[in-house]
Amino acid sequence: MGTAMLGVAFATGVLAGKRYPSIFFGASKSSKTVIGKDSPLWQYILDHSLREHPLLKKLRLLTLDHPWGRIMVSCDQAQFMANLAKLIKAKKVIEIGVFTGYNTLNMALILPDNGRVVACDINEDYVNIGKPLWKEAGVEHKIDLRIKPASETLEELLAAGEAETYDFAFIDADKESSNEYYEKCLRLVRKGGIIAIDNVLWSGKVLNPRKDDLATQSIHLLNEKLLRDARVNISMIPMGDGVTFAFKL
Ligand SMILES: C[S@@+](CC[C@H](N)C(=O)[O-])C[C@H]1O[C@@H](n2cnc3c(N)ncnc32)[C@H](O)[C@@H]1O
Repeated sequence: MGTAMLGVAFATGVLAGKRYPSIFFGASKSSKTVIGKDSPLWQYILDHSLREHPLLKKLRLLTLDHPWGRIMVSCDQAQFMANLAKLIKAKKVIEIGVFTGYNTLNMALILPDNGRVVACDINEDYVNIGKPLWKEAGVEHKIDLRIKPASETLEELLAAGEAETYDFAFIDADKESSNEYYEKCLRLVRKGGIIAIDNVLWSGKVLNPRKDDLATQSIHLLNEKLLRDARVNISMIPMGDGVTFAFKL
């Protein structure tokens, strides 16, 4: 699949081929996790750690019915991110790639009443699936939804003088742009803030990135850059499809 296709494909909901073709352990055709979602270990993890808000569960089940439901963030990963955000007393969060809004809701739920999630996506149809649940949860007022390319929204935040004011950013949209999103988020996030970058293992494709696979190339290059990036401390975690946490120094 051509890289330019990803954004278009997300926008239209029409994708040829499989986006998350395989997993490392366990057997699952559609899993976005390194431990297959058919694996008993996956179930064990959820049974022994997931404390999901009832409306998050409702949105997760609703999203799983969607043809592209499998691109939703992994629920254990979302919970971990919420715990990190709480730990650093986050008030301002950026979500790049909303889809049906599972993680947007997840973050809005843990933010104080005057907290804000700037939620970036290009596809309003996806977002509209989850929006009623944001309202039902009583957190709609904390969500600032921007339907336009995320790079534009990030530029707008910078132009509005919001550099160094965000606490947490989650990068989970078109993978070819992750480096650009990372650089902009690094300017927007304060020292001690956290940037989480999703899909850093890309179903294992990073082990052998094909030259014509720009998404995998972009992910791999960013992974290599992050290893040497003195502006942050990092941890790459085999959770979901792999997530790197960059802690701004
Ligand atoms: C993997 S999904 C996000 C999942 C979401 N974080 C969650 O909690 O389930 C990727 C999303 O990125 C969006 N997207 C793709 N290209 C984009 C762009 N250039 N700007 C903003 N959003 C984009 C797609 O429409 C899609 O909804």
